[in-house]
Amino acid sequence: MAPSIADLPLPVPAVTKSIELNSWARPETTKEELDWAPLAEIDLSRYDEPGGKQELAKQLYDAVTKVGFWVVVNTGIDDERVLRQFSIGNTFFKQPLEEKRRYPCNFAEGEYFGYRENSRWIGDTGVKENVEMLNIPKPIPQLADEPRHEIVKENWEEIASFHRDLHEKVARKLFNLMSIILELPEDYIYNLHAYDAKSDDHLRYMIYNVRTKEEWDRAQAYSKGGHTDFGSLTLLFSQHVAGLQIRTPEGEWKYVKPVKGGITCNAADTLSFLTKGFIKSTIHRVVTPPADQIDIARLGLLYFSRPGDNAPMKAVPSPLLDRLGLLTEEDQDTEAPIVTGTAYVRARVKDVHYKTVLTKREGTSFEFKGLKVQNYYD
Ligand SMILES: O=C(O)CCC(=O)C(=O)O
Ligand SMILES: [Fe+2]
Repeated sequence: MAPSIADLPLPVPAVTKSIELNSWARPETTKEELDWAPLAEIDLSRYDEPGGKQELAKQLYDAVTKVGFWVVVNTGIDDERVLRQFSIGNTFFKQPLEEKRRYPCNFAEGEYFGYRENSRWIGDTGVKENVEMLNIPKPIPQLADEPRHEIVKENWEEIASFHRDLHEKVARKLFNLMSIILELPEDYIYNLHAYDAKSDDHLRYMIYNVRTKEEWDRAQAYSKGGHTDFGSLTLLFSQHVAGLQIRTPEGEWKYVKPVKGGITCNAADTLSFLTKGFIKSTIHRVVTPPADQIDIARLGLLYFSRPGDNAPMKAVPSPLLDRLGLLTEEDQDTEAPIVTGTAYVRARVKDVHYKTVLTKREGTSFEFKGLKVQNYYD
């Protein structure tokens, strides 16, 4: 007798998806006239043209040495893929707290992979942080055992290819342009951040949950949160809810304007250490959104690149830095003890995040094995 339909084996999909994605679209930009920072735009479609890299390196020079923030356009990463990542993030943050809490960041060890909850009090203000985030490690064999939330597992192939493309099509090119500026072999800076080597790089979904103006103001009166980023390079997908400000070389705070199809980039502390302060780690903060956006959750998609286990935190042997008189005898001593990128970054993450109440950091600094940064900027 022929088998009935009920007896036939069902086709088994590769991954059974149980979490439906809440699709997300960019909110309208603010109608308020804000004081926007003028940022250089680096057109990465020119990277492979003859002489293109040299031209882009010239354009990037001022951005990395004076401003510290710039925008890249024509990266070759389709907006459709970007919006899918925002949608995954958006869906994750709407999941029950028990699910989000399944894999928390292990701040006791300075580890930043996993979920960061918005549970910490801001000093004695009676207001809590409104930021939640999920940090996803690189999809490389050395990090395959890092735990993954269900939504990350279900969308792993898509997340992994986005993660890799972001590094390959954007971060790698920027690191190479920096090597050109520094007159180093073209892959020198990249190799300190190589994708296939173990590091605390992560793709981040981040949300500033809605809170009242009164709560924003109370939190901001306590501390406006001016800071520099811990690693080497931060990539920030176009963020329509205004709030991010940078401090200009003249000491003024200016807003970062979203650029359609663009990614805002900033250099951070470890890149500044590696270049003896030549590359600028720019001070920035996120302030109360304008009145016409205060009721919109500020969803973010970012990539943070950090020097890894194999990257010595030692000044790079750049002929340019040498001519500028930035390299000391100690920098050129090959026997001197060195700390790795991962060890530095973890010490910094632990110092900032391993606490239940966020306290004022004005006038304080952080130092690890001779690498020193200020904790707070007005
Ligand atoms: O959300 C933003 O626009 C920037 C966030 C930021 O500065 C950070 O996470 O370090
Ligand atoms: Fe930051």
